[in-house]
Amino acid sequence: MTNLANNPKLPEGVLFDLDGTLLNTAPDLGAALNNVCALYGKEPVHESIYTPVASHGSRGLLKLAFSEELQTHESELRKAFLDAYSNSIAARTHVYEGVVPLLNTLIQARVKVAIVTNKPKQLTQELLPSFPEFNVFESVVCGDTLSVSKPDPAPLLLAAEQLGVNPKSCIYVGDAERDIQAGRNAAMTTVLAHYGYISDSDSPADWKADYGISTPLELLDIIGLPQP
Ligand SMILES: O=C(O)COP(=O)(O)O
Repeated sequence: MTNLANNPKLPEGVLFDLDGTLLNTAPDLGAALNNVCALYGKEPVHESIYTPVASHGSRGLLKLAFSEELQTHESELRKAFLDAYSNSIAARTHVYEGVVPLLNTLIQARVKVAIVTNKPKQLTQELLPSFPEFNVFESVVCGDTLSVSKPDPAPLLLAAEQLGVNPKSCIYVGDAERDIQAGRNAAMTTVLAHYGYISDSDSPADWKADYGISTPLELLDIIGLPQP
């Protein structure tokens, strides 16, 4: 039997973005946005509008309904959004199909895994306990873990350090331009998750990811591991 752990093509580590890559968080993020809309007498934002923006954090989402108010009332609006999101952070959020067998296969092959998200630490810590299948991650770096966040490479390099792996032998998987920029800036192999939050106005071909996947399990084809 082939010993997967001795496969010379295997990366030492695979680092994942969270929103739009491991978890479909858009339903709860959109609900929080619409909660704030109701609070301020605005029309709700349709799912087809907020879903492609779900990787862009609270500011990106609030901009959909509060483009003018955001200039003068950003901290108030942001607090209302974060309170609403925190109150219902894992109501409809779910793991993308294929993520759990993908993680199991990587762990079996002794590839280390980490999360590098721009989500603030407090929200990440509130969200992750709802997903015990994510206990396999040996490093979780958040948007405010360091003073810089993606597209800066530092959070990715910190995750590689915490995993004890060479960044040049790491893959970063994400669904946003900043993810691919961060991965390239960190000299990692980059993989664009096309199943995540990419809007019609985005030009993902220009982001120059090394690879693209349309399902999580396709990552195994790139790495050279058999799909379970
Ligand atoms: O919440 C955000 O700012 C985006 O989070 P992500 O980096 O996991 O996509």
